[in-house]
Amino acid sequence: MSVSVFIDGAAGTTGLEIRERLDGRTDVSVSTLDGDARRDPAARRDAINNADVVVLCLPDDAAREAVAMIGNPRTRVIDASTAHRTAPEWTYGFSEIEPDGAARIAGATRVSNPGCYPTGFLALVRPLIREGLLPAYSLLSVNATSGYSGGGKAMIAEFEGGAGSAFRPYALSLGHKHVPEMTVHAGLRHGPIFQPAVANVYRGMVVEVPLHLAHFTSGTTPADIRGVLNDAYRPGGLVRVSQGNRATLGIEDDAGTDRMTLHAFFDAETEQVRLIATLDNLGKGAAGAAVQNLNIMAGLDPLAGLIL
Ligand SMILES: NC(=O)C1=CN([C@@H]2O[C@H](COP(=O)(O)OP(=O)(O)OC[C@H]3O[C@@H](n4cnc5c(N)ncnc54)[C@H](OP(=O)(O)O)[C@@H]3O)[C@@H](O)[C@H]2O)C=CC1
Ligand SMILES: CC(=O)N[C@@H](CCC(=O)OP(=O)(O)O)C(=O)O
Repeated sequence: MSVSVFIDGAAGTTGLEIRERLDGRTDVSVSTLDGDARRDPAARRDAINNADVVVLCLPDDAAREAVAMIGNPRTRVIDASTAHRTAPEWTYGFSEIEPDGAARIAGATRVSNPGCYPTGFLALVRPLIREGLLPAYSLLSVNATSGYSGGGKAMIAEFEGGAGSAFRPYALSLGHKHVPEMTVHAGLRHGPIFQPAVANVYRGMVVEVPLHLAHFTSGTTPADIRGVLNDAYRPGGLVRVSQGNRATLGIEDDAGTDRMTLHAFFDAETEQVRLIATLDNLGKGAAGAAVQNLNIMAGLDPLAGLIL
């Protein structure tokens, strides 16, 4: 028997990517609303309460509204928006960053899909904090660049209409909506200084955490850092730890896929460290993670339909 899935916001950037990944699968039957019906509350309420799993690909307010429409105790939700990512009664949908992450998602009825930037940040730092190499009181910073599809339909129209920029730093007032999510799920006491930028490329993402070795607990070596990352992510999954020493990285490296690659660079003389993740904001940063969570919740192959 296939799992019935309703995608609310299926005509948006993330919704379309999820549809593509589920297309042709026989273990999942997908429903969506078209035309005027897609914003009709009665039609949405009906669809939401008739699906095994609802995937919300909506702005935050519309996502909250959709959750309030649920009357069927059987209905399970994956919310791709920011609305519930730090809500204690929701399960954070990043199976790889905690040893029991997949088990928790498998049993959950409310799963919040991680944000694209937090996906890179948390993959790099959460294992190091959990294993005691980075203290919880660390004062971190995150430099990150996203493709313009990260801003959804409105930003795609802006950049493709010629009003974008080759490289646009933003969130200059430091209050970006992803900071609480990064802080809570990393287990940090203080929010990192988050410095995001948009590049004039459709998709892809580079997320970097620069560190001095002095940030780490006394005696930590580069081999310890690499060892913790290698132990945290099993080969064959979506999160890969690069073993090489590349001279450059590209925002395109994992674009068009659902994987994420983690890099750790060290300089012995200055004792400086650069931890860098490459991913696709629409892949592991959104639609790929949503489909992975759906697979886990439904007891299917976690990687079914994903682009490795
Ligand atoms: N783009 C990305 O890289 C990522 C996005 N996300 C999150 O995913 C969610 C969706 O983002 P994205 O796909 O980029 O956004 P888009 O702007 O591309 O799409 C949003 C969709 O929501 C629909 N919508 C808006 N308001 C309502 C409403 N009141 N009722 C029903 N439908 C509504 C829109 O409908 P219509 O088609 O009628 O306009 C549209 O289809 C957001 O919360 C975003 O933060 C998360 C990670 C990454
Ligand atoms: C380039 C760009 O504008 N990106 C978006 C984040 C996209 C995203 O991940 O949205 P979620 O908050 O749902 O995670 C931003 O910074 O607001």
